[in-house]
Amino acid sequence: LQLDGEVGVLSVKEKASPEETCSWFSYYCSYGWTTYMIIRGCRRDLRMEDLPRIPSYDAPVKWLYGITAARLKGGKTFLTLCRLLKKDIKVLIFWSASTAVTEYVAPSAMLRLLSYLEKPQEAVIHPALWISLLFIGPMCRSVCYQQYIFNATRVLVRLNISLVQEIYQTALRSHLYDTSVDSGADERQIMQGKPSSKKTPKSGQSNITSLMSYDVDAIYNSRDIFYVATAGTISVTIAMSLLYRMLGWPSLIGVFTLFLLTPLPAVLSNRVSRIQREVMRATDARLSKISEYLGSIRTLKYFGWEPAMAEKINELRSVEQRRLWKRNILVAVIAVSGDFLPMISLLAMFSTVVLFTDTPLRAPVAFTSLSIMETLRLQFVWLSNIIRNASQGLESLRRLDHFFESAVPIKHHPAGPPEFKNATFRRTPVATFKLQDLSVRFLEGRLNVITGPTGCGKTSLLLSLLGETILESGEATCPRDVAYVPQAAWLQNDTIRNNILFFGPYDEERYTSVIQACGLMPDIEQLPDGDKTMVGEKGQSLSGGQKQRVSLARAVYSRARTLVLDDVFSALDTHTTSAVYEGCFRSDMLQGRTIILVTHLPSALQDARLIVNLDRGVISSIQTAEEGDLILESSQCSADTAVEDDSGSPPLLESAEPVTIQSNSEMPQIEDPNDASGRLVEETSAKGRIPRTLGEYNMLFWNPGI
Ligand SMILES: Nc1ncnc2c1ncn2[C@@H]1O[C@H](COP(=O)(O)OP(=O)(O)OP(=O)(O)O)[C@@H](O)[C@H]1O
Repeated sequence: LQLDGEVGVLSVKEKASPEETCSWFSYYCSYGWTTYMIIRGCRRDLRMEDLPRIPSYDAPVKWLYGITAARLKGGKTFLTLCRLLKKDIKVLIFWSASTAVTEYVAPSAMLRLLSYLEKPQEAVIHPALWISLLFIGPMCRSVCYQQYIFNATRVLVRLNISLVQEIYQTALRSHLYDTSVDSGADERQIMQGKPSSKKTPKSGQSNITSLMSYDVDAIYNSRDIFYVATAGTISVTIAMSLLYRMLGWPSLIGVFTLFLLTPLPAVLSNRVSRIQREVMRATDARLSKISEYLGSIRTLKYFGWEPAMAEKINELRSVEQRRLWKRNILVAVIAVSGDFLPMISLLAMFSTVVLFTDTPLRAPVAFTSLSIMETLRLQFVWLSNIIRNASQGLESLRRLDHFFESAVPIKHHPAGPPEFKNATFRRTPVATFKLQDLSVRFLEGRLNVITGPTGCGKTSLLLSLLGETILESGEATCPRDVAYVPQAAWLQNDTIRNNILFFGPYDEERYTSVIQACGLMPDIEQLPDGDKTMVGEKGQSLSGGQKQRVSLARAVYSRARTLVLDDVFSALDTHTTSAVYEGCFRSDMLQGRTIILVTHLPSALQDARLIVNLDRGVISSIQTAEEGDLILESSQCSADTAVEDDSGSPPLLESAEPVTIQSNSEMPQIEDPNDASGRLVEETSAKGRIPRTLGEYNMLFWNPGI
């Protein structure tokens, strides 16, 4: 490429993959287009840039569209994959068949050559032909077989990119209900070595991970089923006819023995399939435990629970290993039986020829039979391998089917103003808590506040508006351009700036004012790389308050017309809360945008044009205010502000209903121990002693004036 020197030519060539531009000889026979990579790989470790470009026909997005279209036609995953890889399967079948046919060229040539050596005078064709066929046959077989391997590997890659992308897309676009509550029982059963329940509706993160790794691997490892089905059948047919021509009816004894013994690996493979199911369950349980512990690794370390956790993981791992061991033993038995079956049938066949017929067992026949039986034996090895892989693949296909069937696609509400009409929602199909009969239309371009006691369903209401819950009855509409800030900030492992821009264009003026409004300027100034500082995995290099403000800044910076904000002040101290509130909500930063804010902040309650009070999943009251009016009087809010403590937490208002907020005049009068100057009034006291004599004591005791 560098020698070409012409920029135009370079750019055109760089775009094409060498696989697409190489010669036919290189593509089908020599694979010369991979030579440079092999040489480089011998000299040093290969890097990403050393790998050839992916050909245009293998672009991942193309395969994602392909598998989505194939699935839409209906049927299970196996059918979908067959539809998707129809052409590739045909190519595989062609090369498998060619391999099977060319495999018998050499044994046939050997038979002729040995016959010629036995009786040269009877030869019609010159033996040079048989000698050359002894070379050409295996050569042709090798070309066909390598083409099969090349295309089967391509199928592997295509299957992998299609399935992984589809799983990923389904996970993003569907409700995957986390049944980790059930998995506890499952895990206990696994620990006790009992087989777990058959239903495995787990759709947690670890489950998706094992679907994308173990299951997809198991499926593409079964791709050779096409080879065995085609090459195996053709090979057995050719072998049988050749053997029959050479040995007559005793060859049928050999084939019959093979036929009787063939179901043995299949019977064993059923057992492998069952054990494999158990292995996958144990793997799921271990992966789910590991990801659970990794998620809270800091807490575990603080409490010094690592040994206990390691022990638990090891217990799960040892159960998994025991099952893997059992499976591998059985797989080894299948492999050995695959090797022995042709030997037994060969023995049966030759014994029959020697014992029950007058036909002499001539050298050409015996050697050619041996060669044919060796070819058949290899077919049996393939068969036993594929049976093992296919049983694993079958189980994985079942798991994938379950995943795709149980994923409930997220249904977006129709576009419109943020509104609920007699809507009832549940977080999951089995959740006991539900938001009932919600009817509210949020005011567009205004500040709407949702408030209520903890656990009353505020977050659920926001998620319901976004279509992340199940709408059981009623109606809901939601605008299309919404920016959502969750209660627990979600950050990418990127710079602060990129987390705020979130793939949007960089507008310096807007960016700076957003940073200032969210009170991030002092934090950024303190960081060594400013806003180019990496926030780390899940934003772990930032404080909770910083994370929440970066998350808020992302929504404020976005051009979304509607902002759905879930308790965005919960991790901020009083002073930062008021600074951020003033900067964002009382400036023109959010002017004209619809804000739906979950908060108890008195200032927000004071500024809100609409307040929704929630109580145990039901809207207990809705308060609205005309332009210029206030729902809550400032005195009521300041009464709450006075509740602020010094602990750094924002002022709380347990119930936002104005009637519940009592002014100072209505409060029960508690005797104020302070005087007007704020000092404590000293308690009246007198010094002295109790009289010693009984008479004097009685006199003092019974005298009410004292
Ligand atoms: N993923 C979930 N699946 C099922 N139920 C859930 C789920 N998350 C929360 N809940 C339940 O829904 C109810 C409402 O929870 P939600 O988080 O909406 O309350 P909230 O008012 O936002 O609470 P807070 O003020 O503490 O954030 C609770 O009873 C909770 O147990």
